[in-house]
Amino acid sequence: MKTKKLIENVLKTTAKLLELSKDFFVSHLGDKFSIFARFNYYPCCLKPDLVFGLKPHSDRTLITVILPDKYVEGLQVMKDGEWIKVTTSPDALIFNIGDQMEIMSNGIFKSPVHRVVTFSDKDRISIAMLCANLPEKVIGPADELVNDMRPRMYKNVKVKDYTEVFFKRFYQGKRAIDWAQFG
Ligand SMILES: O=C(O)CCC(=O)C(=O)O
Ligand SMILES: [Fe+2]
Repeated sequence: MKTKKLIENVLKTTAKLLELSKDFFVSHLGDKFSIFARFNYYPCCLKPDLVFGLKPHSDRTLITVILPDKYVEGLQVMKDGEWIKVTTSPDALIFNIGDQMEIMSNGIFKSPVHRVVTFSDKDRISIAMLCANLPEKVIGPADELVNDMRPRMYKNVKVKDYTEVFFKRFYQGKRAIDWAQFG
């Protein structure tokens, strides 16, 4: 329940940043939006230069909340062609923008590619809470964010279809967001 409230508050702030009504994302999600908790365990690995904990991907979610390991870093984000370490501080949560947010914000917010690396001498745990629109919902760029200066970047897609494409492409090491591109 606390997680739901926390996510709603962040989504309200995100909507305000985009100059949308503050309930834009929350009301689109509806009452029964899905939050999955994923418990990640990354065992130490003798060949960390060859083995990822989690291969490069973006999240298919609207937003993901990560409770990272208190002591072991390992999450990295791709920025301008380089992998940047995400530093952790005890008890801090990480909020990651997912593909659904990139689509709904018409590309103003980007869903970053990230990965988790392994270490030869330590293992790591994390919890990811994945917040997404329900499978039958249709998502697309907010009308308010489509204009002459920023033409529509993504088509309207059913979440269920996007998820299917997402997993197919994930296994091929590809992103799904290109599939949702407009035109
Ligand atoms: O373990 C982490 O810090 C990130 C996990 C992650 O990217 C995911 O579960 O999608
Ligand atoms: Fe992720």
